[in-house]
Amino acid sequence: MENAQPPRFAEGSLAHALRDRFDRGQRPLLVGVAGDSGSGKTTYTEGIEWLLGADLVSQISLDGYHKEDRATRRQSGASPLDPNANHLAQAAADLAQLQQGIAVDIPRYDHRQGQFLPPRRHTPTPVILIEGLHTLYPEFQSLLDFRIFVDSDVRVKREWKFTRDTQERGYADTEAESQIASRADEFEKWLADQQYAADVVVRIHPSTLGTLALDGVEDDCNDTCYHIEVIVTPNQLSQGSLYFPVDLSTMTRQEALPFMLAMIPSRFQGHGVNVLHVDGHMPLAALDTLENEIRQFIGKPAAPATTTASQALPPTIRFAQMLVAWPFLGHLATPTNAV
Ligand SMILES: Nc1ncnc2c1ncn2[C@@H]1O[C@H](COP(=O)(O)OP(=O)(O)O)[C@@H](O)[C@H]1O
Ligand SMILES: O=C(COP(=O)(O)O)[C@H](O)[C@H](O)COP(=O)(O)O
Repeated sequence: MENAQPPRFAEGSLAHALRDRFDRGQRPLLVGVAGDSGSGKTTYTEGIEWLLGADLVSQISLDGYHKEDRATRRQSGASPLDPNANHLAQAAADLAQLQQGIAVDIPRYDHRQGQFLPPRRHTPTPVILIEGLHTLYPEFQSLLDFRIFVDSDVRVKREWKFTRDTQERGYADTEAESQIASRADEFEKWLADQQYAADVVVRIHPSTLGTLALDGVEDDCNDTCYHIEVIVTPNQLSQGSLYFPVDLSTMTRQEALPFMLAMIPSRFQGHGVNVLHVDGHMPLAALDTLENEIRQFIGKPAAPATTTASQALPPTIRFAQMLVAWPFLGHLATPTNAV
């Protein structure tokens, strides 16, 4: 039987550089994604994984480090948002092993049943994404190469968490409601400050395009669109170009859909940042082009024309995934950084 060959990437591409440095014995790169429950951490982590591919990226959820399962929590009243309700020191020790390239048994939590699963051996990959409520806590800082904080508006989180927890996690409506209510203060107390340790902060609000309409709104977009802000610290380095083509001729057609893209240099925590704002319906053709541009930048073949798992997602989610992945990919590709 032939030995399976590792996939080949275009010489000089980002994917090639990531694979090559890892195969030469360099340590994996660790990326932390933190934020509240239902804010979109898993969705954006999966976006990076989809773009780079499973041969370069693997994922870990810190939910396996909760001290109690759902039934025990119902008795104790403990909240998973409380750092003391989690084995964070054990998580940091496990990540330190992975960072040294050593395989580790990672504890797991099954949200469908609300119970722990047997640990699974995690073999390091060139990039490891770590997603969780406390991923940007001080115990993880020195281990992380890049940090993302997802900060969704309370109205957005409420809608996403309620739908997911009742449809996929078996929560009754009343319990889902009371959990969301009791967690609002806990988020401010235990999770929100992690954004100040992040390289990129992603904020998601309900669409604000309705406020720009003249007398009366044709399509206020509120149910299907989001206003996404991506806050990044600007750098001086050239990363090549990335095109987002918009067909201006569609703007004068009767069936034109609301859409806005803006870049606003701003101040955040006392330093200069660039804030990218996106709102409205993403033109599908532009989305496909952007995705293929990013894949070309990485050194991966264009996405197949047939419907893939990612392409089956609603356009707003696909676009948000790319907006979150892009600053990280750009960071990797800058000469002063790890690759
Ligand atoms: N940009 C988005 N647009 C629409 N729905 C989204 C978006 N991001 C996340 N969601 C939805 O919100 C729910 C919660 O997202 P998830 O990634 O599971 O959050 P977390 O991992 O932070 O708990 C999911 O059902 C997901 O489909
Ligand atoms: O706060 C979270 C984090 O998960 P996520 O960020 O994916 O929402 C969950 O409530 C706990 O992990 C417990 O899970 P469950 O509520 O399923 O018992």
